[in-house]
Amino acid sequence: MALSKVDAIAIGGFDGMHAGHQKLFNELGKNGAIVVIETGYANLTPGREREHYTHYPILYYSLDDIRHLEGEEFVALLKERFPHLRKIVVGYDFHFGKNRRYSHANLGELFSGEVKVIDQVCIENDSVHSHKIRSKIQIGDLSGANRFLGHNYAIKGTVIKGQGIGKTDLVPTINLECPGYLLPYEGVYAAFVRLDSEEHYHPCVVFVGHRVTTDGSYAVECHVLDENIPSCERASISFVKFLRKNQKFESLESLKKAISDDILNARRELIHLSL
Ligand SMILES: Cc1cc2nc3c(=O)[nH]c(=O)nc-3n(C[C@H](O)[C@H](O)[C@H](O)COP(=O)(O)O)c2cc1C
Ligand SMILES: Nc1ncnc2c1ncn2[C@@H]1O[C@H](COP(=O)(O)OP(=O)(O)OP(=O)(O)O)[C@@H](O)[C@H]1O
Repeated sequence: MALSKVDAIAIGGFDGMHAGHQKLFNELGKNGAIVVIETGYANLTPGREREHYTHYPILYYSLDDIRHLEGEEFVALLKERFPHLRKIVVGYDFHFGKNRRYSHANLGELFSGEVKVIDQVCIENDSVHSHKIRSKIQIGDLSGANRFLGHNYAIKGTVIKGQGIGKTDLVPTINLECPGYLLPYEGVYAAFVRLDSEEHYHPCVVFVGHRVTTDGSYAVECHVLDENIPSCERASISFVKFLRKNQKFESLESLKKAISDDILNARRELIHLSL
């Protein structure tokens, strides 16, 4: 859709495109668009990853370029960019402009069209916010993070070379480098993985952390369950559930035993799910 046709916008940082954000998007109608104010800290859906969680076009502004604007200047900028703008959707805690001085109430005074303010979206009596999702991911509570997101937390990366002992002594794994993403608490997770541009996801078990049993280096590695996988260049991991903490094992044999238990546990978690 041409941006000149846009008549409704939602404004915010929108890192994660979580359940609260989606409530704003539901108000946009057929000629809507999303305006992302990019702080530079987005690490749940960095950069253009947000576009996978909406069908609306997204326009990006860097916070550094607009943070000095007074309220009327910000509204003028929006009206210039979207000449047919008649509706702005924001959340209950939205603030903007110089020193974040302007609230949704000020926006209502400055903008001649409709300002739709969305009430606080809560899940399990807790208001949903990107920073709370980050905290959950950092303690390994991927189930909680996913409930707040409304979708599984997903990271993307390029395949890199591993130590080479997985295939020979343990299980084969895809080693990933995932710049820009918040990586979960060190441990083992049940997950799904999509390779290159495949349409479907494979059930897998993922290790995130320092390989304290072997070379000590940091790794994100994924073992695809029940399949031999052709080599690939990129992969996306969609996390489902935390299984256990990273551990130092006394031998490769005991690590191998733990990994086979992880595989059983992951299979049990994933059996009724598909992506
Ligand atoms: C399911 C799974 C669980 C793992 N758990 C641990 C662990 O608890 N501690 C650890 O040091 N390494 C763990 N690893 C990482 C292994 O040390 C790693 O796969 C091995 O060093 C081989 O690495 P490579 O694929 O780079 O050759 C785990 C790997 C997998 C696939
Ligand atoms: N739980 C929520 N309920 C209603 N509106 C929300 C909620 N979370 C965010 N919004 C609104 O969505 C827009 C984008 O907000 P923002 O990017 O600051 O998300 P956030 O989750 O609050 O992030 P952070 O945790 O970093 O503050 C804003 O207009 C904000 O008011």
